[in-house]
Amino acid sequence: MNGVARQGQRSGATGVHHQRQYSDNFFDGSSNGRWLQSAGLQHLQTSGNSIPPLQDYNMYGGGGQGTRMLRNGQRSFNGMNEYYMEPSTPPGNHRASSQKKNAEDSPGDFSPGLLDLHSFDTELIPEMPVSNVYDGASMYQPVQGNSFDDSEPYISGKQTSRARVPENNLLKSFSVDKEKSNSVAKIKVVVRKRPLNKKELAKSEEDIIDTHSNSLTVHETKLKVDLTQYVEKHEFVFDAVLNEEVYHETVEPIVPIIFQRTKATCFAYGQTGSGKTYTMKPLPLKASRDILRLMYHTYRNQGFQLFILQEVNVGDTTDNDKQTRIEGAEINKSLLALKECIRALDNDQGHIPFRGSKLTEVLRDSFVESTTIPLSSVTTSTFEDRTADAWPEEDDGDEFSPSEEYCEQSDQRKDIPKVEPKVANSDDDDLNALLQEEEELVNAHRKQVEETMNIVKEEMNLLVEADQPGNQLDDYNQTKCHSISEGFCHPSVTNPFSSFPETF
Ligand SMILES: Nc1ncnc2c1ncn2[C@@H]1O[C@H](COP(=O)(O)OP(=O)(O)OP(=O)(O)O)[C@@H](O)[C@H]1O
Repeated sequence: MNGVARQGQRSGATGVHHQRQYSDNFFDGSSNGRWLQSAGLQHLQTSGNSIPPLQDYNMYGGGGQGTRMLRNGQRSFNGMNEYYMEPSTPPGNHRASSQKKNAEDSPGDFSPGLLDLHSFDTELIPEMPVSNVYDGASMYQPVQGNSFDDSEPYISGKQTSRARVPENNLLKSFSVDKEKSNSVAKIKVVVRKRPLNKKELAKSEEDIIDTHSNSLTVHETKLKVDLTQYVEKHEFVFDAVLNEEVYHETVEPIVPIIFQRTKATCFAYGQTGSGKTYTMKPLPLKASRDILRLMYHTYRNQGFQLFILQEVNVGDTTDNDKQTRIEGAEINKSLLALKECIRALDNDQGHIPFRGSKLTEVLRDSFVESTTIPLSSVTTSTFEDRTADAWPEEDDGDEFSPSEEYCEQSDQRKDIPKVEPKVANSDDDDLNALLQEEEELVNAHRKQVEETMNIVKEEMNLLVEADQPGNQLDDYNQTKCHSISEGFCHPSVTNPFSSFPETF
C-alpha cells in the first residue's frame, strides 16, 4: 500500500487527527535561511526579513475535501512503520500578513514567470471548486486582459468577482485576497492499495485489507496466549482510497494553483514494493500536459515561463557484472575489517580481529611489527589474534590452553613468550595455505631474478672483456655495456661485477 501525502500521522483505529500545529519560530530571521535553502533560494537570503519565509510544503489542495494537518507520530501498520513529521507551517493569517508586507515593500521582487517564487505563497491556497477547474470551458478559456486576477477562473466566487486591479497593485491585491480567503492549509492524504501480485497469489496469500471510499480496514491475525488465533481489525481513514484515478484526484486539482505563485508538492511514501513508483511514474507527464495547456490557453501572454530540470546520466553501478559486484563487496568487507583492526589497535585492545578478512590477515604482520612493536603489548596482540578467534572451538586444549587469568590480565601478557598456537580450524588452514603460496611465489620470483642476473653478468663479462685494449668493440656494444653497468653499479666501482650479490 502506498500513500500520497504531506506530513502527518494517522493512528490506527482512531483515524485522522484534525489538529493544526505550527512552529512560531518559523518567522524567526534565522529560520528564513533554512527555508530558503530548502527551496534552493539561498541567494535570496541576504534580503533578510524583506523576503518572506519559504517552506518546503507538500500538499494536495483543492477538491473541497477534508483538509488536514496531522500530528507527529508513528504507527505500526501491517508490519511496517510510517513516520510523519511535524509540519512547520505558520498560521495562515500570520502568513498572509507576511506576504502582504513583502508585496508592499518590494513588489518588483516577484517575477511572475519564476515557478520557484511561487513558494512564497505556499500554504494559503484559496478555495477552489474543483468541479469547475477542469471543465473544459472554464479551464482553457482564453484570458481577457493581462491582470493576474483576471486569469483566475478557478478561484471561488468570492475571488473571481474581484474587480480588475492595476498591474502594479497585483501582488498587494493578491495578498489581501489571501487574507480574506479561507486560509486553511490544504493537505490531501490518499492511499492506494496494491493488489496481490502473482507471487502472492501463487502462494494463496490472503488479502488482509478491505477498502472503502475513504477508509480501509486491515485484518491482523494475532495469537492469544493459548495460541488460538484471532483477527484484530484496524480502520484507517484517509481523504480518499484510490486506484487508477490518482492523478485526477490529487495532482490535477493543484496544477492551476502554481499559477497563483503557490508551491505544490506531491510525494508518495510506503514500504518497499508497495507501489510508489508504479503510482508516481505517470504523474509528471500528465501534470506537464495540463501545465502546458494552462500556459498556452488560460495564462497565455501572462509572462509565465516554464522551467524544467535537466536530467544527468549517472554512472550506475548496477550495470556491473556479478564478478565485479562480488569483488566490490569483498573490498568493502575487507575495508570494514581493516577499520575494525585499526580501531582495536588504537584502543589498545588485546584482541585484534585480523581474521576478519584476507586483507587484514595479510597485513597482520605489518601491523604487529610496525604498530605494536613499540608497545609493550606486542606479544599480546600477536598472540591474541592467533588464538582468540579460535578459542570457542579449541576445547581440546592439549597443546595450548590459555587460562582466564591470562586473558584478563593484559599487563602480564607481555611477559609470556610468543606462542604459536595449534592450527585448529579451517581459517588457520586457509592462512597457512596462503602463507605457503606466498612463500612459493617469493621463491619463484627470487629464482627468476637470480637467473636474469646471471645472464646479465655473463653478458657484461663478455662486453668488458671485449672492451680491453686491443679488443675491438663497436659503438653499439659500448653503449650497451655502459648503460648496463651504470644501471647496476656505483660509478666508483672499478669492477662493476664484484659488487653483485650472490643471492638476492
Ligand atoms: N496498483 C498496482 N497495480 C498493479 N501492480 C502494481 C500496483 N502497484 C504496484 N504494482 C507492482 O508492484 C511492484 C512493486 O511496485 P513498485 O516498484 O512501484 O514499488 P515501490 O513502492 O516503488 O518499491 P520500492 O520502494 O522498493 O522502490 C511492481 O512490479 C509494480 O508493477
